[in-house]
Formats: sequence, C-alpha cells, structure tokens
Amino acid sequence: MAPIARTAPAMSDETVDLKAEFAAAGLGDDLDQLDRDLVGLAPVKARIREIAALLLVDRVRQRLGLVTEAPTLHMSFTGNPGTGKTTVALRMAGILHKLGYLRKGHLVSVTRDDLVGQYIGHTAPKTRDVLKRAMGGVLFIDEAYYLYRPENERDYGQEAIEILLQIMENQRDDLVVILAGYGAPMDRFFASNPGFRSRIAHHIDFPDFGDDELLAIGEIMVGQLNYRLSPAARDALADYIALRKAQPLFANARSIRNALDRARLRQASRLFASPTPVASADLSVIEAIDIRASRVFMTQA
Ligand SMILES: Nc1ncnc2c1ncn2[C@@H]1O[C@H](COP(=O)(O)OP(=O)(O)OP(=O)(O)O)[C@@H](O)[C@H]1O
Repeated sequence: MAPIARTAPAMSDETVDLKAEFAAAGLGDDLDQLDRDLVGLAPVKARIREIAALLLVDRVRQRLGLVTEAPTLHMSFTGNPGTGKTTVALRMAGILHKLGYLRKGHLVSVTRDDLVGQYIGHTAPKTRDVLKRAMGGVLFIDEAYYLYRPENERDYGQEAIEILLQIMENQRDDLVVILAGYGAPMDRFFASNPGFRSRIAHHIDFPDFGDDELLAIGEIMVGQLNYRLSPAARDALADYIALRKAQPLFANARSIRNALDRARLRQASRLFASPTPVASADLSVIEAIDIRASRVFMTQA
C-alpha cells in the first residue's frame, strides 16, 4: 500500500471522484470476476461490494485527513461446509490488497491443530509462527470455535486465543483475521469470547446452495478441468444432487466436487476397459453411467 498522505482536513467545497478512485484501485475487475466465477451467494456478493465501497470511502477520508485510524477489518464467515467461505476469503484477501489494506494479500488457512500444541510451552510458538506467516495477508481460522474448550480448564486453546486477540488489536493494520465455521457454534463461541466479538467488524452469512445452483457449480467445475457433461450426465447429476442432499454429511459445493472427482475416476476406468480404441473427444466427456454408478443411487429405497 502506498502510504496514505496525511493532509489537513478537506475544504468543504472540494469534490472527490469516487468512481475514478474505484477504477484506479482496479477493483471493478475483481468484483465482476467474483460475480461471474461464483454461482449464487447473492447476499455474500452484496456484502463484499458494500465493504469494498466503505473501504474506498475510508481510504479517501484518510487521505483527506478526516480519519486517522486504520479500520478494523477482521471478519466472521458463518455457514455450512462447502458454501464457499474459503473461496470468498481468498478473493477478499485480493480485494483488500488492491485497496491497499494488505501488504501481500495472501491467505493462510488454519484450524485449531495448527495453532494449539499438545504439551505445555508448545502453543505460543506454534501460534506465533502461524501469525508470522500470515502477516501482510489474511489468517483464515476454520471451525474457529474449536479453539475454545470450556469443558477443559487447562486447555491450551486459551493461550492461542489470548495471543490472537492481542495481535488482532495491535497489528490490525497488517493482518486481517477471518473466523469461519457453522452458524450456531460460532454464535456460542462469540458469546463466550466477547473479546473476539468486539474485534470483528463484518459478519457475513453464507447460505446453502439451491439444487440448480449446485448443478451450475458442477458444470463450472467440470469445465475448469476441460471436461463436459453429456446431456444425460447433466440429468444424472441433477438426480444425484437431489438424493445426496438428503443424506448425511452433505457438504454443498464440496460434495459436488468430490462426486465429480469420483465420476472422472469411473470415466477413466470405463475408457480404459474399452476393447476398441477410444475417440479422443470421449476423453473429455463424462457420461451418465459415470455418475449413476455412485453409491448414492444404490441406497435408494
Ligand atoms: N459459489 C460458488 N461457485 C462455484 N464454485 C464454488 C462456489 N462456492 C464454492 N465453490 C467450490 O466449492 C468447493 C468448496 O468451497 P469452499 O472450500 O470455499 O467452502 P467452505 O465453505 O470453505 O467449506 P469448508 O468450511 O467445508 O471448508 C471449492 O472447490 C470451491 O471452488
């Protein structure tokens, strides 16, 4: 980030071209790409645009000497597994970098085990090492509530929490922390840890995807790998989604990615078993049978 020049407060008749500021930051492309690449998530995308606008205005206000404090940018992302929290955090890191709020704009994704040691004296160095790696970027703590174990009085998680809280306060101009996880346990976590709640500026809720959105996500994923679904395979994937959703451990877009990985395995085995040479075009086509061979269809009553 170019250092913000501190000038005297603006004269009241000065004008500021916010559109030009927006264009100069190169943000339009990032936000449009976010809209294009990510299916659904309308409320999430709207919140990101709001935050970007707020920060842009804030940046201009800082330049004009109207604010002197760096804003708090720590966030919480709540939602079920596979609803795009990590993906959006990565985009957010890029946006904050473009806006000049992060030096590097990288993302370090961790869970409790990366921060908390098993023996006395291990937690502080572990947490500090992660923080060092994350400086200048975003530290994404998945299932953040596991840091806090109220049932265990001597839990080392408390030590990690204290270091995190301190850094979130003192180094907030060089690190953005995103706490992620399911909605209900996150609420309980914030209720027991008001220190975290007060340091979080933006809460973003990630809704579950609808069936059509999951199908569209599946098609995007297949396309990114240079495959395509035959029309019958597309129907099979729609049936798969309806069945899989009702089964345990459904993880939204992540379940679709896993299903497609397995479909590619089956496609490869099918082609490999062919007694005759296969057309090179067939190497890129997932057929219905590659999807319908899933166990998900076998557990049907
Ligand atoms: N809106 C979307 N459009 C297209 N692909 C998506 C979308 N959301 C997620 N994905 C894809 O789904 C997969 C899972 O997403 P991601 O890891 O971001 O979810 P998550 O909420 O962080 O999940 P978890 O908490 O379980 O780790 C990724 O491969 C990602 O690329």
